[in-house]
Amino acid sequence: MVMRTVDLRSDTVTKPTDAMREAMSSAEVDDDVLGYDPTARRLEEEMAKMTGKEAALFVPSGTMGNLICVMVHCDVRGSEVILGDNCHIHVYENGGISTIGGVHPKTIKNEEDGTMDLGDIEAAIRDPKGSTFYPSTRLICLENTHANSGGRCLSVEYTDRVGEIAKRHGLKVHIDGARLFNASIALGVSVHRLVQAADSVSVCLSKGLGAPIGSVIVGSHSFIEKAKTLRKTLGGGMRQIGVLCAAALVALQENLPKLQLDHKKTKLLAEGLNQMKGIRVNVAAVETNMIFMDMEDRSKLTAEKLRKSLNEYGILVIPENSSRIRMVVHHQITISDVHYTLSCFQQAVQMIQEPSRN
Ligand SMILES: Cc1ncc(COP(=O)(O)O)c(C=O)c1O
Ligand SMILES: C[C@@H](O)[C@H](N)C(=O)O
Repeated sequence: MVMRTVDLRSDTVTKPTDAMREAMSSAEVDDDVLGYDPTARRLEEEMAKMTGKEAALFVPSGTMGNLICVMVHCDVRGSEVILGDNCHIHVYENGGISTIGGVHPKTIKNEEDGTMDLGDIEAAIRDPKGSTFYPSTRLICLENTHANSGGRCLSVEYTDRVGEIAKRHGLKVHIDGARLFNASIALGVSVHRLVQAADSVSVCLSKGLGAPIGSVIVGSHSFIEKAKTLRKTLGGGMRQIGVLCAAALVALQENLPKLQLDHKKTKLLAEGLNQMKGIRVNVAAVETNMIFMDMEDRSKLTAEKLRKSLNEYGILVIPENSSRIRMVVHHQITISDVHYTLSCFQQAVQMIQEPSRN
């Protein structure tokens, strides 16, 4: 019998709070295509200020935010972008930068901490003298935090070094900052300092911040003007978006201060899991709100068996592969949920590993 639901599938699963719903229902709105929606304008101004960029633009999703940014930077046919082989843009966005954007990806191995080796980045930059044969490198993409490395943070020093390489070669830098606020809180570095070297950033409102929908992209005035046209081309120009932006403004106010506690709850969960027989978690690598949990004895304990068993307790998780489960903590997971999850995990693992004992 399910006692409660603890949804650890992602930080995209949060429901709008009452304050968000109230703000949505009373939002001041107007047509954001024919002119501008006043609440959207307020959110965009706030995000530009927080990131230290000239301008900002609300977009329906992080995927569209990344696609628009890559396409604006790589607006010449034959362009190439350097990005991680395990980054979200390359793995989870249906290859949109190529299929829609016509941009060629040049992947570099993502290290365990989410970075790409600086030497490999510089070596991957095409020699302009070879343009008869090669695509032309125009952009380097980073991801902070890096989801597929378990929410690891890219340091400001690393980001600045990538920026120096880009400047040296006349390239631009885009940061997929879906969880940028998580990185800022975990590193103790302001958001605008963290992205200082970037020409564009895409920030999700609908992840750790807990807004129901949307992302914001930031950059120079001219960049955002081009991005606005491309957003319309891609069907992302929406009308009274103040309804959505009002919730995002509440999320910035209410949930940004909660990210630190999200990280503490994540660490508590990771440490508890790591003490269980047959489970392994690299606790030192848990820097923000994500946990990768590995099974040691894969003959008995598989991710799918554990997922199914946990589901019966109301614990929702997503297997990364046959022997790894990802869990993502968010502001609607309580400390009590963490303790409940640990006790359910203990029972589920034991039942799978030693069925005769039960
Ligand atoms: C690192 C990262 N970038 C981009 C996205 C895309 O955001 P959306 O789901 O809003 O398209 C996600 C996940 O959703 C993500 O984890
Ligand atoms: C799966 C991925 O697209 C999503 N961003 C998540 O982290 O849940």
